[in-house]
Amino acid sequence: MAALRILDAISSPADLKVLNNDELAILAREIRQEIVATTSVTGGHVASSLGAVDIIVALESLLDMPRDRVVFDVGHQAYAHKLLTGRREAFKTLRTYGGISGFTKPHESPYDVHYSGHASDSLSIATGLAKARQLKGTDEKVVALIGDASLAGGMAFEALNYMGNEQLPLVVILNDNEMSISRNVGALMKHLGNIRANSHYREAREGLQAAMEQGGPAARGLLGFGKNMKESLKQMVIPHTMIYESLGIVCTHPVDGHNIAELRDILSLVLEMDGPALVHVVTRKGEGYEPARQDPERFHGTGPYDIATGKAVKKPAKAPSYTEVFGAALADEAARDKDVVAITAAMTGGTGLKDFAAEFPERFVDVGIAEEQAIGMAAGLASGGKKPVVALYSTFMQRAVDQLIIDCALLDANVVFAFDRAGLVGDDGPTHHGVFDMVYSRMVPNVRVLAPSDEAELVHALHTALSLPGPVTLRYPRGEAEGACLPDAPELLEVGRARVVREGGDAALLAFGRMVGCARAAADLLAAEGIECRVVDMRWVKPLDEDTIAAAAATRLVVTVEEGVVTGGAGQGVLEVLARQGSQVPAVTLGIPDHFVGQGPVGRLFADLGLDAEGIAATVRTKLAAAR
Ligand SMILES: Cc1ncc(C[n+]2csc(CCOP(=O)(O)OP(=O)(O)O)c2C)c(N)n1
Ligand SMILES: CC(=O)[C@@H](O)[C@H](O)COP(=O)(O)O
Ligand SMILES: [Mg+2]
Repeated sequence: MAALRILDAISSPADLKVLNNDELAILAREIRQEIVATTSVTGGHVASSLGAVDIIVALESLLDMPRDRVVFDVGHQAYAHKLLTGRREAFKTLRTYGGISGFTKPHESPYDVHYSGHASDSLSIATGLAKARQLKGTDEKVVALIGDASLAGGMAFEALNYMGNEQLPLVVILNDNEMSISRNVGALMKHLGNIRANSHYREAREGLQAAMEQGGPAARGLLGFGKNMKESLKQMVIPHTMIYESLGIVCTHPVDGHNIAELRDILSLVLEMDGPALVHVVTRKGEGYEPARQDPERFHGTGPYDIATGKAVKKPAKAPSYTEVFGAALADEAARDKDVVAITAAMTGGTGLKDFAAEFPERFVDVGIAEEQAIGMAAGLASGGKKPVVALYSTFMQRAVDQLIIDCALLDANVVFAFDRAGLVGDDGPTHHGVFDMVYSRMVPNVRVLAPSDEAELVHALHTALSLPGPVTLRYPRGEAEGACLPDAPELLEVGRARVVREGGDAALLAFGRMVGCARAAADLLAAEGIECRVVDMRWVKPLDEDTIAAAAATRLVVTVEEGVVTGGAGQGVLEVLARQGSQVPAVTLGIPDHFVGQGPVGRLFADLGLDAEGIAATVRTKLAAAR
């Protein structure tokens, strides 16, 4: 019979109250085993979640949840929190279709504060909660858990600036593992490194003990904290003072983030403070599972894997990923043109730029989790005569729409925006689907927008974008490409010219990006029923090919198909052109409807949305029948 686990008796954080430090440490081990057992099947953010287990166990053992609020930055480290807050059984469905989210999600649990997924927002949300607490006159605790890389994001800095000034009662736990997805970058990272290098855990712990002994538990209860607590913490201050001290935030010495007793000691102190405090916790990404410790970057976000070896379990790919093709094509462009500079925001591997970074280190920039900085800097580089290519995930680019409009488009700056993960991304779900970029690109004057339909088209699109003056965005999806033959040399695409990939007179399917493949497959299905569809690879979302649209209007039905929101999307652009041309042809726009799309395999999501071949064919059949 399997030994009973402590974890099996935990249905909420209240159950942690009866456990001592040793039992909590055993629980942390069990949680790690559960995380590995589940993610080996489902995939997930393994290394970050393993690294944060002890912090979460220690913290939640001290809180009165869900009254006390914990805001998880990105939320990719919150698996232990899920397991402690009534989702032990549901955890097996992590990131699956209809299953629980890989991030915190208030609709999933009252213990989750916000829809996490995008970095650096937790401190702002915590300031709002702390302000609400002040306004209500209540005393619930507010805590934000944020990683060292996310702390460098602009939004986090803005929140620190505010909380220090307002002296808001909240605790920031900085989970410092020296890692972003890859190695962390930036001056703040160096600052944290100096602090770690100059501190000595043992001395710091002795200082903490002395402070606690001086005050004693009863004294702590009476002190009113604030000032006295600051004095206590100052006894542990180390030669390199944390920069946030000067903003009015009390900062602790680095604490061992895998020592539950030490974590509980320091957290119980700061939780009683009436102003902002930052607890500097040092952890190791992947702690407790050797393959993740050895290769935290691969285990940052992984698919299923073999527990014994850590090796990925996946089917062999039939084609390279769009990301790989983009990375190689950009390196080729850089080899031809010394002015090409690549910029990414903490996604070097994710955007396929590792080889570029190795080959052209002086022309490669990783700004960290700082999308606004990436675009602002690109505008400056363009003004300085360079040809910046900013490679970001479509969803994270949402942060920097203002920089696209004001810093790039108004100036007509020569900046190429490569939007990776454009469209549905699968298991990460609604926070990560890249479904808005066609709208926010299309709406801005001076911006041209390309949506290549396969990897060969992507190579041409990048080459074309680099040859054009002014800002150009191009978008391509996550994962395996279509298996198209890659060109020996890239070609220049005619601006605003689509290409017909199949002839037919009954209906015209005007498709954008990889939806061209789905439209072609739909046309094949319909042809078997005697319905002939013209299929057009629109190539350009802006400018649209008005001649091709006029020709499409000569059929009995126009259907646009895009992998983005229909509201304000490419299809609506086509409708505007048809209206201007005075066309009476029935027209339908297919794409992401006006609701957030959940997580799951992309094929399954397409089917749900009527964007797969059967769905598109069904729309054509129904609409043609109605038009008769
Ligand atoms: C705005 C935004 N940009 C980029 C990302 C992608 N991303 C997710 S986690 C991560 C690294 C986070 O590092 P850190 O905050 O130190 O947490 P750790 O994983 O090390 O625990 C990045 C870059 C994101 N989620 N949001
Ligand atoms: C948490 C986060 O934002 C990233 O780790 C993201 O999940 C990466 O997605 P990809 O797997 O598509 O690179
Ligand atoms: Mg980190």
